[in-house]
Amino acid sequence: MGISRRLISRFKGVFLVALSILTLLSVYLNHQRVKSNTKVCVTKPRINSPSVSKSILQNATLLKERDFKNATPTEVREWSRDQMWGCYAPPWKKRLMFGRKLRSQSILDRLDCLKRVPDVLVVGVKKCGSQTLTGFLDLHPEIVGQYETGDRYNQCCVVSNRTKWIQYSPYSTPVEKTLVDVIKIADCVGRVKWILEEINPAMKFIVIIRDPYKRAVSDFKHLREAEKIRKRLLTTKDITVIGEDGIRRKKHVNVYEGYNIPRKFEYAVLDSKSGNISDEHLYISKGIYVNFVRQLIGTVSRQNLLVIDGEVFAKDPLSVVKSVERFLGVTSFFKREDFRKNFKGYFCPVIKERPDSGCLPFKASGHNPIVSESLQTKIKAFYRPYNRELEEVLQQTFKWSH
Ligand SMILES: Nc1ncnc2c1ncn2[C@@H]1O[C@H](COP(=O)(O)OS(=O)(=O)O)[C@@H](OP(=O)(O)O)[C@H]1O
Repeated sequence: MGISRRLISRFKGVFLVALSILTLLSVYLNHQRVKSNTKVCVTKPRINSPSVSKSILQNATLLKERDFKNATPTEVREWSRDQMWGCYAPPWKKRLMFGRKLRSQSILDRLDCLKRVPDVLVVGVKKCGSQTLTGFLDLHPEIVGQYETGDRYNQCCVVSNRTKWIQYSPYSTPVEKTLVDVIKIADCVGRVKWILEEINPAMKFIVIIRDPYKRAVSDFKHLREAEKIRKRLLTTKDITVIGEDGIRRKKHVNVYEGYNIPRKFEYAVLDSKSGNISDEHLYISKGIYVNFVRQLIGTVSRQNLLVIDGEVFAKDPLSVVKSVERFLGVTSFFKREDFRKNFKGYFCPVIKERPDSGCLPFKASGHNPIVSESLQTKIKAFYRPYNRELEEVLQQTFKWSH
């Protein structure tokens, strides 16, 4: 008794200091909690959104007019781990969709993860940004994206079997939209009718196209660099195809079929005899967008078609992903601070909750070829009538069309 009384009197001061520190800490933490709740409630929460918890909604109704003054609007974002990652496990490094792993079977069962028919096809033309856009959109908790690569390469043009389309699709939860980048479809746009009839009559289409002159330069730069780095592998590629008998076989395909890869850009776009711009070259013909867009618009209803300007996407990706969110009817997710410029001047998504977000993995970059003023003018003049036609068909204007 005597010892404990002596101890208390000896450390009385220390006890008092500790007590006051604890009191101050709890007051501070409480203050922080109130502050963060207020921040979440600044925007109008989406009542239907599964991500908005009940307590946030109750707090929101308690807020008064003055609470909105001086407040910067922020998106309501409270996603659970399951909503954020869906059927795929958080990867150990940046991936942007490559090599992702499925979560455990019990989680897949609980989330009702299944392979489902795609809801959206991204109609990309090479080097217009479709792969980049698909990678960005895949970060959205209600979207699961996939490129048409590997054994799925050219699926949209060659696979005429609904079961296989489902088999090739990524796993998704019932609330996620499945989005597939079908870069080849512009070359086989006649298939869209079949896709609507056999795969999904409500399929949405996102077309992304950019200044055709810049596209041609980028296409050439990419192929030149690629050829320099891995000469054999780049012109041909082994893919695995599943035959009608269900057996997987290796198939050798020429990914760059139809392309010539000369040393100079002018040889890639000019007719060798006349010296005129020639649409015999893929670098040129791929930029005549009106050809496939006209067919697409004749088959797909306008409300199921979104056409994106790739130049706008490169400069302001936020405005583009926002318009996609609205087009697909998914919850607003992306924010301005989610996009940062990298050393090449491109925006990369850097999202706190998605440590796998970031710039696209290094692709063959290199330098743009030197193009003389006169050749540039010639190419732009070649595309002008096609671009005007495109604007008329789409009732949409593009800064690069004139
Ligand atoms: N944020 C961001 N990051 C990287 N790249 C961007 C971005 N926004 C637009 N772009 C443009 O996208 C071009 C590559 O097109 P894709 O994504 O369709 O790639 S590919 O055609 O499948 O190779 C790419 O072409 P290059 O500039 O020649 O590399 C860019 O012009």
